Order: sequence, then structure tokens, then C-alpha cells
Amino acid sequence: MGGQVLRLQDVAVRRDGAALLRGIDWTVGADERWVVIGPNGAGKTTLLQVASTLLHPTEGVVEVLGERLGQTDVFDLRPRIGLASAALAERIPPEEKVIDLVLTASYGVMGRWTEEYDSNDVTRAVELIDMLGAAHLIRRRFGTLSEGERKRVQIARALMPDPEILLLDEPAAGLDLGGREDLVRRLSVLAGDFRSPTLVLVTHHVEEVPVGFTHGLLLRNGSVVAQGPLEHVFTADNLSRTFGLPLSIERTGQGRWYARAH
Ligand SMILES: Nc1ncnc2c1ncn2[C@@H]1O[C@H](COP(=O)(O)OP(=O)(O)OP(=O)(O)O)[C@@H](O)[C@H]1O
Repeated sequence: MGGQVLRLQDVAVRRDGAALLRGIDWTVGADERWVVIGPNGAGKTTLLQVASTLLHPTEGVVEVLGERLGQTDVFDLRPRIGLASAALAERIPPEEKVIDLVLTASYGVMGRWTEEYDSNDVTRAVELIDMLGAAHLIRRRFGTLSEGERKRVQIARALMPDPEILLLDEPAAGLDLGGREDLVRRLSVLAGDFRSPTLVLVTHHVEEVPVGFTHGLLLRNGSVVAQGPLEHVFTADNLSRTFGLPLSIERTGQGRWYARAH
């Protein structure tokens, strides 16, 4: 699969006089796996909202899956985009069963009503839940899950409609060390699978970048500090400018990244 999945040209987002994003030029190719990294308030979530068509930019051109925002029906586009974020998790009814939460994603709804599910859909939902390591939770209600379990179930739901791009907003936030490592490992498997959608992962921490991710965009105060292949972008200088303090960064033999202050 080739081609461009996402293209932003000189994008700005302003709200109440504040520039949340400015001068963003960003192109994501279909086979790429991107990480968007930056400090609190840098504009990462705003950027994902633009990419997921939930937010229209104040200025600039946005093309998602070849369709230009403002000239296309976003309701046709949205089923082709997977998104997992804390804001979406808050809208999940706590009594919703894990299997139903994942299954209903095929219909773009939340909350099971009277739908009859296709057996292929049920098989796919079970496979995705299993792939995310949540097979034992399939009959549990969402509200009873731990933070880590919720994140994994949400990713299964986001993958259910077979999206062409998957946007993950801080999937490892709030996880303990074991939970983080488990999720990072599963995202590595996803990144390495040629059948996977294009991936964009937002995080605060280089330690959360799964092996197999190829590109990085560093964001500070709504502007891009650096972007491109990870091995060019993840330098001490770029990272120090992004987070506003002197940092060093190392890569392990396994391909994971670690940063620390001097
Ligand atoms: N309506 C608004 N008016 C003014 N400023 C806003 C508005 N909405 C968001 N902001 C600001 O825009 C900035 C970017 O927010 P955003 O949520 O995109 O950042 P982020 O990088 O995802 O942050 P975090 O890592 O803390 O989640 C923040 O400083 C936020 O306070």
C-alpha cells in the first residue's frame, strides 16, 4: 500500500485569541508509523483532532485519506479513521460489555440495542480483543476494568471497522510499568504487521515509542520543532528544544528509546 494518508499544509488552529497550532506542514504516508511527542499543552491532542476530522483548522489545508476537509462529507470519512483517546473513553457507558463495545464499532455506535451481528463480525471482535490481550475480559463491563484494560479494549474497538489510519492519543497514560510495557509490545506487533493501518501515536515519553515506529513529529507551543525519520529527529538537541531543558537520549539494541535530563 502506498500514497499519502494525511497531508496538512500551513495549518493553524486558534481559539479565544490563543494559537493552539501554527504553520503545521505534515505529510503521513500509508506505510509509516508516526509518534507525535511534546510537553503538556504543546498542541498534540489538537493536532489529532484535526487529523481525525473532529476539528476544522482556522487556516490551512487538511487532506485526510485523499479527501480535503471542507470539500467532503466528514461523516463518510470518519468510519475510515480509528481513534482512541481519553475523551472518547469518558463517553463509554460503564455498563457496556467489552464484547458489545468492540462489536458496535462496526456500526459506528455505542451501546448495544437490537442489532443482529454477523458471525464474521463476532469472530473479528473476539480476535481483536485477544490480540490486545483482553480475551479474559470479554464478558466484563467496561466500568469494572482497570485503566490498562480499558486502553487495550479501546484500541480493539478502534480497530474493529478496519480503519485506514489509527490515531492513538496517549494510550499508555496512567498505566503502571508492566501495563505500559505490555501495551508497547502489542503496539510493536501492530506496527510490524503490513495489514495494519497507518499509525499515529501521541505521547509525552520517548520510552513509550514502540519498536517499529518509523517517524516522529516534535511539537512545542503549537509549532513543529522537528519531524522526519525517528533516527534523525530523536536527537538530544531536538528533544531539549522540545521540552525546554537539557536532555540526552539513547537507543537500546532492541530499538527502544530512553531520555533523561543532564
Ligand atoms: N478554547 C481554548 N482557548 C484557549 N486555549 C485553549 C483552548 N483549548 C485548548 N487550549 C490550549 O491549547 C493548548 C494545546 O492543547 P492540547 O490539548 O492540544 O495540548 P496537548 O499537547 O495535547 O497537551 P497534554 O499533553 O497536556 O494533553 C493548551 O495550552 C490548552 O490550554
